[in-house]
Amino acid sequence: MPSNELAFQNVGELRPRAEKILPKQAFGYYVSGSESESTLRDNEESFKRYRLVPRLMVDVSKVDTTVKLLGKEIAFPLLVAPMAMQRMAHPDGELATSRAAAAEGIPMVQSTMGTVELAEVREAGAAGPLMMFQLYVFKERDFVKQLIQHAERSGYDAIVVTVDAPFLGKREADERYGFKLPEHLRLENLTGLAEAARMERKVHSEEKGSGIALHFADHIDSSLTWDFLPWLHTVTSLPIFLKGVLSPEDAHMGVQAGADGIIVSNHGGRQLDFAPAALDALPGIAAAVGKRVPVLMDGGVRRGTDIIKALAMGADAVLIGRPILWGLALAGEEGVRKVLETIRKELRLSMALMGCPSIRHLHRSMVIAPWDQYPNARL
Ligand SMILES: Cc1cc2nc3c(=O)[nH]c(=O)nc-3n(C[C@H](O)[C@H](O)[C@H](O)COP(=O)(O)O)c2cc1C
Ligand SMILES: CC(C)CC(=O)C(=O)O
Repeated sequence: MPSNELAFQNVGELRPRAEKILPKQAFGYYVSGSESESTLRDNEESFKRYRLVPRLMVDVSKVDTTVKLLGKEIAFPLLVAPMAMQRMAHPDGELATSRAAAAEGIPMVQSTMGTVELAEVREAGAAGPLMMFQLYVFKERDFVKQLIQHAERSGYDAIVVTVDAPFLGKREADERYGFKLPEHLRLENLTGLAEAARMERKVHSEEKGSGIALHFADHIDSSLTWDFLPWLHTVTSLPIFLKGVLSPEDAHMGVQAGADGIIVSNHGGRQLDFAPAALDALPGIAAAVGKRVPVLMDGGVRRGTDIIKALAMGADAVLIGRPILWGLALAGEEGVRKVLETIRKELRLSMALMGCPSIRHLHRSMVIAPWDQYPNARL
């Protein structure tokens, strides 16, 4: 019998349960979007605007959900999105998430702002298909170089550069509750930063407002331009994904500048409010990229059918954020595993109901977007 924490039908049930057990500062930081949270809401809403058209009389007695990413087979087209400070949710934090992703056969993206050191997180996920390291670029470029090279030596398979955060969005819950990293936790990857001591003081500080936004404003390099990508290729041989792309033009420029993958994302509605839902931005970006590099997306993925919609609209895989934190808060590694398993089972069943025995059977014609006509309207 599953314990109570693991008894849920779908991942949408988890947020109110996590709210009951997490301290309000931590829950507020995890759950919130920026400003009026219009983009945050639209991420989930957008998926409800798209309809699925099943094809019939196809042999779906066997359904294969696997895909290849960077040459590795993954159990289904989902990755765990980079999320900072996971030990606020559970003492095992990023270690539990990494083990769970590996056990479920999917990649995890580890945040620069982890509360477990990146090599330990990589080690915990050693049984998995692949892991990526998410990079925030600090003003101190030598430190950035060391961080990337340490990630490469530790066995990460790709670098994900987050390009939508020259500053942190205005998250009002963090301001309201004066968000600080709890005293017993550290941003473990940043201990080598020359000003680490000062920065640690800031994330823990008594200054008013969000400690993390203050720290970000002090240390993140907000002067980045496209020439950063050629520089990055000189310090690492790993493939480089750009995370936070929302326009076809930027996707194109990113690929021209040397990106090996594009992640369509509005950072879970936490950066620019009123940015488009990632799903709405996806088709134009997929067209601009034109299969030159993989296109991933995140924001609002909560169901197996959400994965189907994103893939049919041009994504090669999707990432999931907050439900992982809720599963982690409720039951550590087992909670994260149950979240991933629930979505994988939904995906498998919905693929069968769509007449798709494998991922390559998913096709644009099976999704009706808000701007499409229903197929029979043309008869
Ligand atoms: C609590 C939290 C922390 C996050 N930390 C990072 C981070 O460190 N780096 C990053 O690139 N994105 C970060 N993100 C954004 C996620 O990677 C992802 O884009 C977003 O959460 C996906 O939307 P979803 O939560 O609706 O699934 C964070 C998101 C949340 C909710
Ligand atoms: C520590 C933060 C900079 C991590 C982040 O990207 C976020 O909170 O959205």
